[in-house]
Amino acid sequence: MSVMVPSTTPAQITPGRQALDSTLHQLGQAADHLGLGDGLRTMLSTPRRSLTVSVPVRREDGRMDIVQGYRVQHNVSRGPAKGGLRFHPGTDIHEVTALAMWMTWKCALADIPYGGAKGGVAVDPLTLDSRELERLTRRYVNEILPMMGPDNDIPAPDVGTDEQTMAWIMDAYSSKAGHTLPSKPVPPGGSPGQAGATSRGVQIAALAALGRSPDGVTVAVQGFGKVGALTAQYLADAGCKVVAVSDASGGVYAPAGLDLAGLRAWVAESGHVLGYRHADALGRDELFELNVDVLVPAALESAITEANAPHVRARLVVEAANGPTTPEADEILTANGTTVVPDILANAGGVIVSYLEWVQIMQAASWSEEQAEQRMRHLMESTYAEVAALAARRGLTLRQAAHVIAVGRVAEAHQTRALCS
Ligand SMILES: NC(=O)C1=CN([C@@H]2O[C@H](COP(=O)(O)OP(=O)(O)OC[C@H]3O[C@@H](n4cnc5c(N)ncnc54)[C@H](OP(=O)(O)O)[C@@H]3O)[C@@H](O)[C@H]2O)C=CC1
Ligand SMILES: O=C(O)CCC(=O)C(=O)O
Repeated sequence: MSVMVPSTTPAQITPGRQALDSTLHQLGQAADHLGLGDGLRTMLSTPRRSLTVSVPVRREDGRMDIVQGYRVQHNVSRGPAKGGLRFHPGTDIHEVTALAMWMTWKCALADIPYGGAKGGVAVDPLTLDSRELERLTRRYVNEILPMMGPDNDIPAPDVGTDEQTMAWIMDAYSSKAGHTLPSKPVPPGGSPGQAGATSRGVQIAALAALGRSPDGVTVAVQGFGKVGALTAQYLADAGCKVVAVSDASGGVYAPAGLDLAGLRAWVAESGHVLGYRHADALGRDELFELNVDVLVPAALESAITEANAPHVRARLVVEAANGPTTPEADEILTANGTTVVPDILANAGGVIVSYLEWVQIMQAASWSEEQAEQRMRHLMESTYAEVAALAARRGLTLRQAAHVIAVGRVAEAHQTRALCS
């Protein structure tokens, strides 16, 4: 039996710890602005429930590996905990806590009745075949079962997981609960699903922030996974010219605009963007320095740092990823006149559509995809307008304004329920 645990020494700041520091910094700024007392600050900076589990995975060759898994419910004062599940070798309890906290603010900002949660398993899903992945997923559900359920904590896809993972989770949960949880079946060949809704929301936020015709606006997208690939496509559909994308292997660049369908076909065949014949190769991080109008980080946290922020030439950064900009980079971008549409606003389309699906399930109702998308669009646009108005009125960045609204709502829920003063 081998144990796969991330190796960190006390002196190392893991990417997860860096992400958590960013969330706490953002919370601190909002709490200062709102004049929150120490009790509320402590309450809001501490997760309500946090579970670390060791998950055995039986490999096809008979070996047994143990991987670390996490589920963190940051806050449940406004409703059941909600948030995705990530399979990534670098994930740790700090990263999952940060991601859960961002979920709390995202749901509060969109004013949907959920708290915030996130899950993670420290594994590279590409090293497992589909039977091993299924066993891992079911065993993880087993371990975190007491925290789950439609009234407690509802998962969704994130990095390294997809609609198939969600179907295994639903089935594993249902067989333990003794009844089938109603949910939408996964169509053969998959569907744009959750990530498609996230990308649609990113498109809506980007167009709102642009405030001008998207025709010919140049875009670079970091990350060509579920969210990044569809965001690129939706922005191109709106008239933008997507000139560069990257994944963990590197980047590709075509000044006249990438053929995104061709690139997706190449990625499906080869597993990565590098090597695509109809574009120039880029170093993975060169993408941040391109002379484009819009930069969309759609990969992992802390992609834009104080090291590369001074070289960002885009006037608009739209955060499809969670936590892609460190606080130091944020200050540099703002000082340089770049507008940043923050994650909790830009990528809220996914959780909004999750919420709309939950409402349909609760009411045993069925809306068309167009109806659900219309409602999501309306909520994205009205939330964007509310954030932009507060930012203009108080001289805040969009991120600061979004956090002031979101943290204010969660704080109010605590005060109303007399949980804290
Ligand atoms: N899925 C969803 O519904 C939602 C996701 N998000 C956020 O969006 C982001 C992306 O999620 P998702 O698309 O689901 O994840 P995926 O696992 O589908 O895709 C992640 C992408 O990021 C790339 N990537 C990883 N590291 C780097 C790097 N250093 N440089 C460039 N690219 C890199 C991956 O490349 P490679 O394949 O080569 O590893 C892959 O293309 C995350 O921050 C997630 O939390 C937010 C809301 C909802
Ligand atoms: O749909 C959801 O529940 C949450 C999606 C998610 O994990 C996110 O927005 O980061």
